[in-house]
Amino acid sequence: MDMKMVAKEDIEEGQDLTPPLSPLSYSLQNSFLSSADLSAAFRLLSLFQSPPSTCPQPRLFGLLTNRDKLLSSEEPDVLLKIRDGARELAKARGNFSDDVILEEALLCLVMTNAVDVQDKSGRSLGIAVYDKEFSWINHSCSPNACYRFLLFETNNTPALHYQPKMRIVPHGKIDVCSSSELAQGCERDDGPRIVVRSIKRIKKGEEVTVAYTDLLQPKEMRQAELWSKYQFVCCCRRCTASLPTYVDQLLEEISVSNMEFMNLSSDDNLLMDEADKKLNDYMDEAVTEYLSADDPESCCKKLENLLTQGLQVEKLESKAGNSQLNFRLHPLNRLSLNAYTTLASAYKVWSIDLLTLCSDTDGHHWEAFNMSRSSVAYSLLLAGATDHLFRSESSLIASAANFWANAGESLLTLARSSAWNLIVKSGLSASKFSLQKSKCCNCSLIDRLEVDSFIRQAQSAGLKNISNELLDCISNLTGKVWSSLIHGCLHLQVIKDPINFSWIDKSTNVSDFRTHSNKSCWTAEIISRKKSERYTNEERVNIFLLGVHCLFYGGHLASICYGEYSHLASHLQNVLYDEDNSIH
Ligand SMILES: C[S@@+](CC[C@H](N)C(=O)[O-])C[C@H]1O[C@@H](n2cnc3c(N)ncnc32)[C@H](O)[C@@H]1O
Repeated sequence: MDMKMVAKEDIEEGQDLTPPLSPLSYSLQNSFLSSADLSAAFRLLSLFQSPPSTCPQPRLFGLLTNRDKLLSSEEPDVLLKIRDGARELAKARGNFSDDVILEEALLCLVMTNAVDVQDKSGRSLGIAVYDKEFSWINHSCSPNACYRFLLFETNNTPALHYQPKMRIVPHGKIDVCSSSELAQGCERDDGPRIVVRSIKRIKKGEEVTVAYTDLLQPKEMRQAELWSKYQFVCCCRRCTASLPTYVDQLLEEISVSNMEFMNLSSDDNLLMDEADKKLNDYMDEAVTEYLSADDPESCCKKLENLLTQGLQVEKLESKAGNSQLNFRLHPLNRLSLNAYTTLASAYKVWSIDLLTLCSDTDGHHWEAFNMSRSSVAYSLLLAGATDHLFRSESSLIASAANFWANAGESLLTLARSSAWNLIVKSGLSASKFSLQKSKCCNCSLIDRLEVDSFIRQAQSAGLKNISNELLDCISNLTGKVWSSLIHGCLHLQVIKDPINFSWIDKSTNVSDFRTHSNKSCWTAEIISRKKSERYTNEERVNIFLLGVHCLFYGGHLASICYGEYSHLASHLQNVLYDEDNSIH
């Protein structure tokens, strides 16, 4: 029977479910074997009291190997990886026979159970395999828990002063008592430790699940990834819903802008698939080109062209000849979200390039300042769009936390930029933009909360409504600055409101978004009026306050999924206090 982990007791959201767990095996950089999987499998060998001579069991150390399943895979890459890897592993331990069953099983165990170890900025460092308390946790596309790594913390780190107890227990029965396989006295106190944490309320006896894949992908992509990596079909609530969930629908929504002239036919699904592939390829090409050729300008143009104009795909018709269909991405389609991420980065790089490569003239400073504003606008849009999805799918909390934190940080950097002095006569000095000197006229949160204990206070029961209060202010302040942030950026000008997506009516077909977005309240009139206006100190103060609220909100969400002493929470506090954090 399959194993799973369940809650021992009722658990609130934002609580550690396990103490820090050490890995059974791990492989960070510089492995002497060619891949991290091999290296981790090799380390597992040393854990055997005496390696079994043959290995018919479906589990080793109590962990599922999935050997039979993976070896009957139709994916040639998976088979090749196991076959070649097992031979290499056998050679490395001096086994020159043809019997590599144990090596195959170990490699399959690693492929089934290993997790990607990431550093604070989300960069992959390698992989680790944990014991049963972690490895028996199944996947869900709407999980109720997440995990974080403790990479360089010692037992004196504040985060570890208290030791959370084990609040989850195994459920299921396995035949082999595999703890006997482990070598005696096998110390496992090195390597990246992992802590599991609740992101939703979990009832006693309820299964605890985590995500094995990126949850900001539509169902087909998640399923394809889970299949190719683990060879299982996910049967979680989000995947088995009779109709695609609201979030999945949005993440894959594309529409045909000139469809009213066409007759729908059974070929249209094929055409949609073709369009989806073409849109993907276009995005990939633009991003790869940006990363390899370091050409942010061309990348921004290509992506904004895609977002604004859509993509033409030819439809073959029997009688009337061929016609061009115009496919448009929904603003919350996963490709749009990827485009916002890239655009936020590309505009920032473009702005820095302009300042470093060009002569020191006001014109270039002004242009660079505009690029920074576009970068900020895209990070705000990304945060708002993800937040809209998070409200329907609360397991997206980690993405929302990170995007709000990024948006807040870039807003603060913009507000503290000395470039304002070129634009605003009798401008404010950057030192004005500190928390001590700021007041929000809407909410009292900034006054009420001490920044350095904000995360802890926000966790307390008295601040349950903090999200709504912060979001109200974010929405309000965005209304005051959005038209100046999007100035000059054609695509952003059709986005009605980057925070409040309620114009996407849940009860109607989401394909109607084009009609709604055309009725943008940020009308051309407002935009052109802004063009002629000079920027004001008031605008700068509002950008600063908006940044502070985004950081508080991101910090609040981060404390739920990463804990109050997490790297993100402390990073956010540094950003809030860093009054010299300015661009030029
Ligand atoms: C790390 S193990 C999880 C524990 C496993 N159930 C066990 O019995 O040891 C990962 C494997 O569990 C199964 N699994 C995990 N999540 C699943 C899901 N949502 N749907 C189907 N199978 C799943 C798959 O076989 C996957 O390769």
